[in-house]
Amino acid sequence: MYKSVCWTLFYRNGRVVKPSTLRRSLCTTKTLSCSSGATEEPQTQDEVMREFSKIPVQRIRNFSIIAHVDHGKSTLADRLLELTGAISQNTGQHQVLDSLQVERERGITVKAQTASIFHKYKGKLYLLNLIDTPGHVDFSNEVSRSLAACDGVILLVDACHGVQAQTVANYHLAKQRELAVVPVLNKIDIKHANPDRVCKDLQSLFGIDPATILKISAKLGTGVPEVLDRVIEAIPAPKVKRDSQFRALIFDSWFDKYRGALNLIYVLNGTLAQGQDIQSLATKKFYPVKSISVLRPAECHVSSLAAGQVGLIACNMRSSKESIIGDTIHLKNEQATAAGSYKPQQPLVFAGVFPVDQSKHVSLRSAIEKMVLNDSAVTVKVDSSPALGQGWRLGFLGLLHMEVFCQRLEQEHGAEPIITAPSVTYHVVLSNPKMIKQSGKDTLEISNAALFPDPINIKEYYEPLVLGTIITPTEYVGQIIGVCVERRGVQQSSINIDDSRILMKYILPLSEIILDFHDRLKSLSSGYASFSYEDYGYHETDLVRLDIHLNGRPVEELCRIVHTSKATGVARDMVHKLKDLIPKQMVQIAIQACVGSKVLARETIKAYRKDVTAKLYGGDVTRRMKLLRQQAEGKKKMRMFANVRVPHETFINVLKR
Ligand SMILES: Nc1nc2c(ncn2[C@@H]2O[C@H](COP(=O)(O)OP(=O)(O)OP(=O)(O)O)[C@@H](O)[C@H]2O)c(=O)[nH]1
Repeated sequence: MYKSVCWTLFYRNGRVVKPSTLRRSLCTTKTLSCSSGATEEPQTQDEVMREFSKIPVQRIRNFSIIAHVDHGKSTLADRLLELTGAISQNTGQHQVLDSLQVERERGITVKAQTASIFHKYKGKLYLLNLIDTPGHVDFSNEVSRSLAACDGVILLVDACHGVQAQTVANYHLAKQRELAVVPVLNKIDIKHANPDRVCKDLQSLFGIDPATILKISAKLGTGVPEVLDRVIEAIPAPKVKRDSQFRALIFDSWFDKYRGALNLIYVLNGTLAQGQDIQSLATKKFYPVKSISVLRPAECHVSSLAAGQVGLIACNMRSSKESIIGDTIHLKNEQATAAGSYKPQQPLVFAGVFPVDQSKHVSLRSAIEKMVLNDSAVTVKVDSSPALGQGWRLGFLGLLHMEVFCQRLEQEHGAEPIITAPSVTYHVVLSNPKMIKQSGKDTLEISNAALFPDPINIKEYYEPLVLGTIITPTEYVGQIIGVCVERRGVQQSSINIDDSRILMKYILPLSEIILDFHDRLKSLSSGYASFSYEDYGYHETDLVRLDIHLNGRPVEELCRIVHTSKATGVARDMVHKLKDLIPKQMVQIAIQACVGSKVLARETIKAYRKDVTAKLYGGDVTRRMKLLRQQAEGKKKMRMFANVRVPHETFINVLKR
């Protein structure tokens, strides 16, 4: 199961204080010991904890590391942990905060991770709560969730690739929340790094003074100690009050099978002690605080938490529905207002999730509940399908988000669900008064193609659009514009960042980008172009429902809503792909893509051909013909009655271009 990791570490004025031993998995009384033997430095867990609770608000800094994908956030976090002695420099561990199996396999961060570190600056001990965030646009919810508990950010930019689309998006996210920005250029060790050019870009795009930009190599550790000092100088202390009623923001949670839902909280006001009763502002339920811990790296119990601090509380929350990210907790029967302005992002892509067979329904439901607790951007609604039975319709922020969620369901909970074709939510305005009366409204929101009404009952169709930002070297502009036009994009603006790179803004239909737009941009531009997007509302369009029939039977899970102009192309593409994806079976399979009763494309998968005449060893030809005729008759019958077996992954793979 996923477990958040929080660390408490020591570091003194440019001098690394290394722990002689770090017991990562245990929280014993000697979790940290300093090789320097300096007397003023805490030596045991008790001393650390005493220091921890004594640190005044003015000596706390809460910050996130934000950047585009692969610009080195997790590597920088590693160096900060090493420098402050949380992990040994000789362990050879990389991206220690990327603790999920899926993160290690894919080499990307999908969950923001918190680490509390101590740093001595000008003779005073500071507590730094650092959050390593994901870079991919599909996990931007993790970034906004993290920023709700921060007063500043380290904006990390790769000195080779320079400012990328997600750098721009994350910078604006930080600015919207009025956070202090510490600009840092990474990877200066690479030969073709061009820090001067990137500094100029940061100045022209965001007005950042080049003199304030730190230049580091997170890989080699060059310049990293200065980053900690700069964080203390540039990021303000949290604006919290210790001498008022307790109030805290839940900004992460996960499930522990013995203790139920655990909540990572950021205390805004007052203090919280073990044994007190807390109340949730959202659900109004109250709970006794069973334990409070600081995670360093294993959980270490503390008796109380004060404003400005981050800690983990266990309070007998049994159901994952009770723990809501962004919720405020306060003391029982006290009045409180909402602590943070964090709201989870609205999902953009929806897909049906069903158990392989209905006996797995309960276990899949519990797995989904636990996963949703850990990923607040996912929405869940009950759904059912004639072929797949009872299941759920889940909402995600993108296709990668969906793939990662399903991979985590399998890896962390042993669930093997069937996932149906992902779709965006369309709005259809009804023309049929009977249907309007039945549904009680004239506009339906459709994210499941199987529920798409008959076109004769529809007056208008609306689809979601996004405003995309693309940053690319100028030599690829022509090809990229070509892809945008092919995907029904309309250019909004285009600015030269410098003489070799361009920033373009495009309005694009969400349905055209969720599947593979990003991959396509990457492959066209040898990996140099980057893309991020934001919501642009609903606009009128023209849609049809494309049905897929296997041997004459419609397969609801494969039907799709497509733009009318794309129907024939998508139909041909889908049947062609299905031909490759569906394995040969005992019967011949006819794959047809239809709009209404009109067949737009067809392919046939031939049946296995068992040699029924093999045992004849020569003999009369009429006997041979008779056996072949009997076989053909049998196959015809089977074709009518046999269920075509469609492998699980087909539902997603058929959509990949
Ligand atoms: N040469 C060099 N490589 C670096 C440096 N910092 C990071 N890298 C490499 O860049 C790659 C990506 O680093 P990560 O730390 O995983 O990047 P990230 O920003 O956390 O990635 P996501 O979380 O997926 O967004 C890894 O292969 C690192 O080894 C550096 O300073 N110099």
